[in-house]
Amino acid sequence: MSTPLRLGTRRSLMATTQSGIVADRLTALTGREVELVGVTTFGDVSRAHLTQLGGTGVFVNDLRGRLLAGEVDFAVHSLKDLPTKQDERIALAAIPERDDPRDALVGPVRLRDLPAGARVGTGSPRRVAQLRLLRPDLEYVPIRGNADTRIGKVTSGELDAVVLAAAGLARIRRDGEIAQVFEVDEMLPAPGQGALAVECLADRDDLIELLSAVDDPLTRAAVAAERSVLAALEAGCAAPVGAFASGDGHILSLTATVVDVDGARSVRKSTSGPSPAAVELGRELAAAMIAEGADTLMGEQAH
Ligand SMILES: NCc1[nH]cc(CCC(=O)O)c1CC(=O)O
Repeated sequence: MSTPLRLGTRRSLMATTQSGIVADRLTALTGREVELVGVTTFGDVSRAHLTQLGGTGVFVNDLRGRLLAGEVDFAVHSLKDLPTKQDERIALAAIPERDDPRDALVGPVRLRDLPAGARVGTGSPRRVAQLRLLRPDLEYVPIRGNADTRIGKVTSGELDAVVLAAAGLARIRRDGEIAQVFEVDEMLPAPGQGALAVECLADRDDLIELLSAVDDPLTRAAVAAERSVLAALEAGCAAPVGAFASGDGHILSLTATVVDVDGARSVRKSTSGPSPAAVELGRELAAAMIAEGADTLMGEQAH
């Protein structure tokens, strides 16, 4: 009998749900028991100052600290919240099969049926920029807080609609309130959206081997290409960069966009190539986008 593995998780519903899903899948595939260890991160107690603290990276860093301190054996993050530069002491041991990568509108009607001047909430420059291309006549309101808080602003009438990730809405069981799921060609998701990252210490070879049971190579290749675009553009998670890749294990198709926040100008390019070259594919696409002025579009937003 081996001791249960300790999975460090934030206490929010979204975090405990995604941690629970990975824990159950790991146990089913390997027979190894997993125990969830609830962690209150600095980002959870100082939510009001999250932007000053560097956005969602603060949650990731706090859980990584628990790994380094030996308090937990592994952690599960929303992959899109990971910084593009990996901490060398930490291994990305598995990337499970991705959930729905798309963005979704929560509100009474679809985007095209909202009346002119309707107020749509989103804190993401990427979403605002792409929404402006679709509906320049609406008002986009920056909002913060967890998904429940954001949806609450629609229920209370403060906003007409909000845009959130479909995968996150499903994890907190609020997907019943979705009026529209955007197709990726009208609204490119954030790199890695809908995917999870399973991390442990880089020197724990046996654990990395065990965790690889929940790895999905197709998702790993797709996400590697998407994140490579972001890294090559030297953009952070708040940048107006969308990227989506999918493939069959042999050929990967990748589309990426950079939109200026006014929604007035954008650069968008697609490519495809062999899956094992996912990182190069993303880097080359980013270089082609920069040649068309993508870096000037990002301006001050990029960092
Ligand atoms: N930045 C916050 C965040 N990180 C992951 C998700 C949703 C789940 C996912 O994309 O995997 C969300 C909320 C959102 O963007 O609506």
